[in-house]
Amino acid sequence: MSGPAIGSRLRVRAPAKVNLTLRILERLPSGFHALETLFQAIDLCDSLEVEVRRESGVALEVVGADVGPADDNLVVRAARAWLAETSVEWGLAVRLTKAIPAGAGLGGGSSDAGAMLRVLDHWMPGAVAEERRLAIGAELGSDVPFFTGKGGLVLGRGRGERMTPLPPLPPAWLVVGMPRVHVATGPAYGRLARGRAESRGAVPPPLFDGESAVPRSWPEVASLALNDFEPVVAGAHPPIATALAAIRAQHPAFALLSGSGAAVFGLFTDADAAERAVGEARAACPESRFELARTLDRLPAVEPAGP
Ligand SMILES: C[C@@](CO)(OP(=O)(O)O)[C@H](O)COP(=O)(O)OP(=O)(O)OC[C@H]1O[C@@H](n2ccc(N)nc2=O)[C@H](O)[C@@H]1O
Ligand SMILES: Nc1ncnc2c1ncn2[C@@H]1O[C@H](COP(=O)(O)OP(=O)(O)O)[C@@H](O)[C@H]1O
Repeated sequence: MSGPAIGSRLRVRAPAKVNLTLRILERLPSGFHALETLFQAIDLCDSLEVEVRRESGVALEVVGADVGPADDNLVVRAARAWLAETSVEWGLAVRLTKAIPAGAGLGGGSSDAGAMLRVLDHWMPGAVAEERRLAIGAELGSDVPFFTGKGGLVLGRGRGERMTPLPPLPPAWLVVGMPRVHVATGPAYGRLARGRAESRGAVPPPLFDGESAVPRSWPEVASLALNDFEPVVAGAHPPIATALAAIRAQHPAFALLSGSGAAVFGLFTDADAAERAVGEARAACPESRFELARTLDRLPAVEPAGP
């Protein structure tokens, strides 16, 4: 199978996501929960530079954060899974620059894995069929299929892997708050399920019933915006509640926890208001990190890496 020349290099930015809505539905026979979520990509990005080398195997250098051993890194696992499906004999050297905090509900690791799969497909289009790439992604994590696609706004169902790409909404700005606490995803699902069992609360219905119900404007999103994790996660971690309150005090269109946290965000339809809000949130809540971000209509394209 022919492929790129030894020494070929590509670069891609791997964006974070926020969940504009996140509804946790019933527990599936697999033990995982079905969910319904609106993923939105934002321009807070890691970046990946990948070089084809003669020696087989995947070498990884991580800059900017310690995200654990290379063998466990989602980039390496994604690359190995793709290589295992092909008969290519070359290897890869990857430089990953982290800006998205790990394990924050912003999907950074999942995005890095999706970016890796997009780079490999750019070099050898279709060498691993799209369906199989999505399956590799889903095995690595529920958010990875979103990051192997194209769209910036996607409705995810199932574990997140059944995706409906949606037309982009008008540009918007986000104040993203990153409290310095770690929320483990498994226990967060457990706490939510126990809370529902104790209150004998019914599993809530999905928010979107068919595509006609999908929001076409930010006020429509604001009227639906919710995250089922927010009460249990913000309740258990006061720094998250404090960061959310600091953002809400700036009157965003809406503000939410992202994923299972700890990151939170407020969405603004006005750039100046968002810029003022990020300054105010930093002043009011110096113990958390706050960054300004923008919505992305599409995932960033794979491009040649410079010399
Ligand atoms: C909450 C979400 C929403 O987008 O995002 P993040 O907070 O990670 O960004 C995802 O569902 C995160 O899915 P994923 O990244 O696959 O979760 P993992 O850490 O692999 O799962 C840890 C544990 O959480 C539980 N789990 C996870 C996903 C799911 N749909 N149902 C579950 O019950 C399972 O017990 C699993 O063993
Ligand atoms: N490339 C990577 N970047 C960040 N974390 C990674 C990466 N590869 C593996 N991990 C592991 O995956 C976990 C979840 O990462 P991430 O996708 O950033 O968070 P979340 O699922 O909360 O959005 C991290 O705690 C880390 O141990």
